[in-house]
Amino acid sequence: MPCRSSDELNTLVAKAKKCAKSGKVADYIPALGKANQDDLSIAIHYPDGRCISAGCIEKRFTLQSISKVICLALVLIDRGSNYVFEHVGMEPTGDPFNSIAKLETMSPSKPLNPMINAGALVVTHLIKGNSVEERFQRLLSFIHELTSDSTINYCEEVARSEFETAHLNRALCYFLKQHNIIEEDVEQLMELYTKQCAIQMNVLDLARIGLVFALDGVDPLSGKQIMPPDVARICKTFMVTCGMYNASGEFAIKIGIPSKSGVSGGIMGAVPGKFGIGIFGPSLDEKGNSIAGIKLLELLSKNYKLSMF
Ligand SMILES: NC(=O)CC[C@H](N)C(=O)O
Repeated sequence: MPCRSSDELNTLVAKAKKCAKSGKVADYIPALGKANQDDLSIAIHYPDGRCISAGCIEKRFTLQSISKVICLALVLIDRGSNYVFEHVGMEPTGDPFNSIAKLETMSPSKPLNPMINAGALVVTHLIKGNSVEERFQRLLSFIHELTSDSTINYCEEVARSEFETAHLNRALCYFLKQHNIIEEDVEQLMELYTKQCAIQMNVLDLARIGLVFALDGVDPLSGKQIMPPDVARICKTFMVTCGMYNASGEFAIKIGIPSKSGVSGGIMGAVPGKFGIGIFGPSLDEKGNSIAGIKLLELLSKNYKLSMF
């Protein structure tokens, strides 16, 4: 029986919040350094339209790496899986999300999966459209469809802050370009990628997107099939194998919920067939995952037996 009341969630948030002190907010993107380390919020969206929540649920945060799985869904819809997987692999790396190491040792040097930065840059490169603006709008309108909220946009300050400091991501792009995996101008791709990562929403919106993945691509409120079941299945599989970076194995054992995190402290969870979860807790552990967010998911998974395994 899943958690049904916001009171129960409030108790779990209070418990999980204690470990926020032992983490740190990301500051390699300078604008993210302004986040409040003690924030922790959660929303759970059920197929019948009910939503329970706890914490600062109205606060908006940028998606960062959570955008990678949404962008992957879009590109799989627009280009088909055969084409996409000619450009990016399906295997976890066991390395940090921004590592360049495997790109050099793998042959051919296509990125191992779409959840590491190198792979995500390739997927963003594949968004269809004739200009950065057109491609960004394609992604944004997909997000509007997923959330039923057409006011969602990106945070200019965070996008600019990352654009000005993303030296490592630029290095990944140049490597990919040298090896003919991407063709476009690096600055152009960086503009699109940093805008994508800076798309902002609150935990309610995020839980709603998680719900669509959980229900094999169907939005239960409109009854619309937003993505083919196969696309939702591929995305959820990546969430299990690489959604929590190089902590995905331990996360699968301890929690067992397909999830994707971002360095702003967001986590999107999709409990297959049941509900969507949105979490925001900007204090991160050493691998870049929300430390209190993971604790909260662990409590939820144990209390309500949510592991899919
Ligand atoms: N892990 C993340 O959330 C990384 C996203 C961030 N925009 C980056 O590319 O570094």
